[in-house]
Amino acid sequence: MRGKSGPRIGSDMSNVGAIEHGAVAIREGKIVAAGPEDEVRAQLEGVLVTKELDAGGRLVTPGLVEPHTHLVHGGSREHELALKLKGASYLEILANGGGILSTVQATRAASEDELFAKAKISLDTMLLFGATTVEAKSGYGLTLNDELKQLRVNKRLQDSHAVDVVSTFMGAHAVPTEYKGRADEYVALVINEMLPEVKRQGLAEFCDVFCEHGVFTVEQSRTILGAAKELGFGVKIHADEIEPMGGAELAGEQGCISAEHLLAASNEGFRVMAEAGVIGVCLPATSFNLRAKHARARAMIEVGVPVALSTDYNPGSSPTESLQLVMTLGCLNLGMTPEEVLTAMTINAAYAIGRGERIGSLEPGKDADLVVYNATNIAYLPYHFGINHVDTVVKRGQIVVRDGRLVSEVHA
Ligand SMILES: N=CN[C@@H](CCC(=O)O)C(=O)O
Ligand SMILES: [Zn+2]
Repeated sequence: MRGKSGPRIGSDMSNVGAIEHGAVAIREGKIVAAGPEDEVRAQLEGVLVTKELDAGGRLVTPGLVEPHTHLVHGGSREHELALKLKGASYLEILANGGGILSTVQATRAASEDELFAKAKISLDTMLLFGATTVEAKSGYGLTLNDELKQLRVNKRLQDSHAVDVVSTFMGAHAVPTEYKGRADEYVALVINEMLPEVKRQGLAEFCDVFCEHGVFTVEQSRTILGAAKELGFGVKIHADEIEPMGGAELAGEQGCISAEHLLAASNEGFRVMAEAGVIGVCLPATSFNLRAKHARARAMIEVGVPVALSTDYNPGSSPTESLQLVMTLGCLNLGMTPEEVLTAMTINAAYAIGRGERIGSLEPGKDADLVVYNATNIAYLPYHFGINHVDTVVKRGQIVVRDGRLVSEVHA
């Protein structure tokens, strides 16, 4: 895959630069040449090649990038399935102290080591399904100490795991039970105590907020994002997931790097996002699992919003680590082509977490993050759904998954 700088928009999302008999040359974890095999071999003339990995005619893509997960949390919420089947909505469950708030209880009760051990299992699974970089949000602590605990787990994973973890502070994920009816006071806590301390400890690069009916208003979200920007955080927003709130418009106004969900976003919101260059992160596994409507990805692509895709892995609305399932849902439920889906999970996802110049495509100078699949073309992945097609994953030039299994030396 080759390309130009910046996220892909419009018809450029279909242009994945596929090469029939391609090759990638790697030195010290970086790509030094990529293109047709004969051209790459010609460039390497006189260079001692120490190791060759033959993909045997199979599909190779850049390492997949997860731009939106709630990786670190305690507990699970399978009991919500029965409530859902009886007709309870996501916001009703939350308003009754369940949903996010029940995961807050479990996360507060868990030790840092317990959270680390649980998150590591999920990160391993994401890697096995082809993800080489994963964004991870806090937001299940909702006290300064519990938020810091979650963010320290992100850092420990980043320091110890083959997958790169990009950390986002999301203290404004819900109004905690002890602040019920006092949301403005909680917002003040986020702004005056949490954000500065997270910054001081260098535990997050981005700040995210759940702008939604019954959660944080547009005004509260604007205040939080503004304070975060002043401290130097990049900003993100869970926008217009359930109710049309004007979240997409706020994302444009605030210069967010990305806006997430967007199921109920307006055409005007998309226009504003396109103008401001905000990446639209669509989460079709969440729509599937909540039996909700789907984000209008085609309308976004038409108006020039760069679209990215992610699992939204979390214990409530999207308990899956499989980006390959998201490929299928991206095609069948969002109407995206397999090529657009690949762009949305590689280069556009990389830009959605500020890594577009470093990962997300197979170009000289970028990190050598690659996935080899047991498939010969990109359409096969969403077509043959529900299984894992990954054979090999290379992270910064090192083989970390072989024959569909974690390589034990790098996963001690
Ligand atoms: N919508 C808000 N937050 C998460 C869900 C978190 C949860 O249900 O635990 C999301 O992005 O889907
Ligand atoms: Zn989310």
